[in-house]
Amino acid sequence: MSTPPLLSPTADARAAADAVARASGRPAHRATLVLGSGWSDVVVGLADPGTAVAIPMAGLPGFAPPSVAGHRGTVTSCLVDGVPVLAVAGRTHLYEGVGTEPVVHPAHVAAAVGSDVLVLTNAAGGVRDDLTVGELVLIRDHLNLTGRSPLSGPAFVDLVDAYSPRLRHIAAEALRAATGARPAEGVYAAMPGPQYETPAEIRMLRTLGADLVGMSTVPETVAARGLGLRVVGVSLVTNLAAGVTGQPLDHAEVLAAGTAGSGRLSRALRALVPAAARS
Ligand SMILES: O=P(O)(O)O[C@@H]1C[C@H](O)[C@@H](CO)O1
Ligand SMILES: Nc1nc2[nH]cnc2c(=O)[nH]1
Repeated sequence: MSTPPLLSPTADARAAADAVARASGRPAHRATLVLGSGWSDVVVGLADPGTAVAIPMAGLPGFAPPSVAGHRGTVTSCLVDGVPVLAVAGRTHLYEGVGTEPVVHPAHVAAAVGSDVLVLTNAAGGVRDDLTVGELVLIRDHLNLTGRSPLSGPAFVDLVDAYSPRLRHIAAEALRAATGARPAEGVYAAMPGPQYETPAEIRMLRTLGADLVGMSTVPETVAARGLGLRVVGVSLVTNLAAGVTGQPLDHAEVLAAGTAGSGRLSRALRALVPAAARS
């Protein structure tokens, strides 16, 4: 028998879920999708025609309007191949300095709307030598180098297989069918940010076993596992990590990589999300 979740959705998450149900007419959403920097455009191609209901975050309890470029600030209820999905385009990051609750609010809302699958996407730097810009990588495990946890008190959440092996298999098959390429898997290292890494820090991360580096995702995963959600994470390699090319890094480059691949990202998620929800 599976143990009950250690966490319950916050009151704000339950209120946001009620607002989503009223606005969309959908009492539940089987999967919730969080879109990272540069992923926002995929919502257009993700939904079954005529099924998308976009709700501004400003009207939903617990959501802070995003302050980072490339995050749209809408929560969209839609059907994806007939499966009710909630797509959150606009994440809050630890580096925005508003605490952990807004950062993990989408995970709590996911639980409150009845999702048992949380799909997390992000823009990441490629640390492992064989990764290329534009590549989609399934997150196998993570290194939490933020120094923070969204949990407090004796919430001893287990993180073995935090990124569901079964969902990773399903996602790999879906991405291979949708894009023609079987995705790599990798370890995602979450740094506090907002600064990018130094070349020496990237060498350190490589030594620690990181394949990808970013500034998000990990807090959401920790909260999601505490809430009893199954998690699958997908990184878009938007740049090679600091020091690999010697070129400076900037957020515009990160967003451009997302925009350039938005058609492929939509196709990938249209295959991945319903398959994960049905598993
Ligand atoms: O929200 P994600 O993690 O996709 O955004 C990444 C991390 C920083 O917020 C930003 C840096 O360019 O991209
Ligand atoms: N920390 C970090 N986050 C990113 N998001 C996109 N690229 C990067 C990167 O190189 N480093």
